[in-house]
Amino acid sequence: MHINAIHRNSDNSPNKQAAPLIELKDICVNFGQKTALQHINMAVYPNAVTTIVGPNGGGKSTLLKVLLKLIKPSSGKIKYGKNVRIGYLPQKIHLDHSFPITVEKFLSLKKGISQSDIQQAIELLSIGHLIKNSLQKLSGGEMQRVLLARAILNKPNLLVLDEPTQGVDINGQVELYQLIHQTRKTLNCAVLMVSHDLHIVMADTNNVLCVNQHICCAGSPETISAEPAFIQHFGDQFAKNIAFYTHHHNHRHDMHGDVCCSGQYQCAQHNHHNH
Ligand SMILES: Nc1ncnc2c1ncn2[C@@H]1O[C@H](COP(=O)(O)OP(=O)(O)OP(=O)(O)O)[C@@H](O)[C@H]1O
Repeated sequence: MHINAIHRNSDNSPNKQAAPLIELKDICVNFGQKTALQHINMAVYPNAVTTIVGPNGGGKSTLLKVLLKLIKPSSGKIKYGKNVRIGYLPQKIHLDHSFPITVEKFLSLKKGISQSDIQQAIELLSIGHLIKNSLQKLSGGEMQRVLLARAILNKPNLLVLDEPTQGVDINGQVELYQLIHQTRKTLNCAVLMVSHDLHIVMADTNNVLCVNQHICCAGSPETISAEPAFIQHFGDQFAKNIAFYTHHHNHRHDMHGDVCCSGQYQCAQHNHHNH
């Protein structure tokens, strides 16, 4: 069975006026004899936060790369909406350690970006104190913030993040997701991310997409945790965790997908006793 994952904004309620930013139609990817993705149908809508989960080697990064047109699918179609601007934070970057480069220089390498855009990204990601530092000497958390700053230089309306907290310690992870949340609100953009940090991201996710070569299930965090296909693929405990993390942040999202009454990012002091 192939599941179609159509992602809506605002608390998963369909917004029929919003045209999708990107649609994938019946996408298959083979690497030689190896099948990475089969019959993927999905759409990403403005302002929606979509989290892709799935086992290692399940095709999550490949799916992002197809969507970004970095990998040509073996079959299927990709349709871009009008004026789609994408910011991408890849899973890995390769640094040349024989050519030290400062953060400031690194951010200025992107073509067609104004000084004020660079300044805004530096402020949004709170990396002003790092700009004279060598990129090669940054900590894991500092590096991810710089890469996120680079990803938003073009003021994207879709931010694509592939495991954004790679190499970041637990305190840094919460901080980084807070920055992502704040950045999304400031730019008013959609987020499509691969993440294993369910305990942090689920409360702020509109849609979960479970990928294991095909889309085995898709929907809101609350509904997905009860899906037999999800439990079969990811195990009972994983599903219970999703239910737990969403239940404990039982809030609503406004029309832009923002948390409008409470949320772990916005309100550390939030009182959970009432729900
Ligand atoms: N360029 C490539 N050439 C050959 N095989 C590839 C290539 N890229 C990915 N694969 C294979 O395709 C499958 C899916 O890989 P992918 O990186 O998309 O998985 P993933 O879900 O992102 O995994 P992880 O969670 O471990 O990062 C894997 O078996 C991987 O080895």
